[in-house]
Amino acid sequence: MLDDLLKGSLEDAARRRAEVPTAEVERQALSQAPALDAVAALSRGEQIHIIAEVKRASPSRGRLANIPDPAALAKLYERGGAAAISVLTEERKFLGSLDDLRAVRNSVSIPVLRKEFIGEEYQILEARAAGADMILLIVASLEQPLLERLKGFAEELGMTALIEAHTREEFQRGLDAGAKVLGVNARDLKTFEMHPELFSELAPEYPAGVVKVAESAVLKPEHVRRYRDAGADAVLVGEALVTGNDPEATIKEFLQA
Ligand SMILES: O=P(O)(O)OC[C@@H](O)[C@@H](O)c1c[nH]c2ccccc12
Repeated sequence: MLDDLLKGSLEDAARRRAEVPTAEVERQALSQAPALDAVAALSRGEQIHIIAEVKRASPSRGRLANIPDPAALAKLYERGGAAAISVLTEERKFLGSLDDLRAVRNSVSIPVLRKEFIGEEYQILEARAAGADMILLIVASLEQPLLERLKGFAEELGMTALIEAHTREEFQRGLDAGAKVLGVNARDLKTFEMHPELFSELAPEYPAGVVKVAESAVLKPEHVRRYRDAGADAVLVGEALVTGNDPEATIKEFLQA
């Protein structure tokens, strides 16, 4: 599954590259306002931070929400107190797009993450050209040298990589790659199995200064509380926000959990 998602994302990127060559996207990327500091946004103060996700659908959950106006949704997230916004740009299974990312970028002033299956530099240039401050790098789908190269490339553009692990071994590889923001996804993207306890198991192994992110399956305040008590700096929340009827209130509630 994860291999197919990456393959699909790379095919879609190749299609776009045939229309907008690398040099042009690079020019656009370099003409953006500097990327916002995601590490600071996700670790300021003592409280938990929320990365609120714009997500229409997923391979494991199917259709979640229509989201005709991603910019309006992102504004509600920001008003609720989200520290950053994640935008699914994967087109095939998550029904997202770079247009969604651009719309969100232009509507909020907090850091924005491009959530995509990334395997090459072109996709990172596209992210920056669309105004993203962060990109996702999934350890399970990248060999170590590629993971390190892509992280370095994002940093050269002033962006931060959210490096995502689903196992202890992937977590270690993320640290070896020098992750500044390291996420533990409770959902294994290879099997879709849920491991809600994985974050608390790995939390003590984060070195000081690395931002601790718990991802997926945060549906209620008690789930936020559990991750916060285990030491999370931030939680990434999708489904609960796009399927609820008051995302702004839900974020406020989660922040007070
Ligand atoms: O909708 P949820 O269960 O709140 O999950 C959000 C987020 O963690 C999930 O969308 C996610 C985590 N890692 C990913 C990688 C690709 C696509 C999606 C994801």
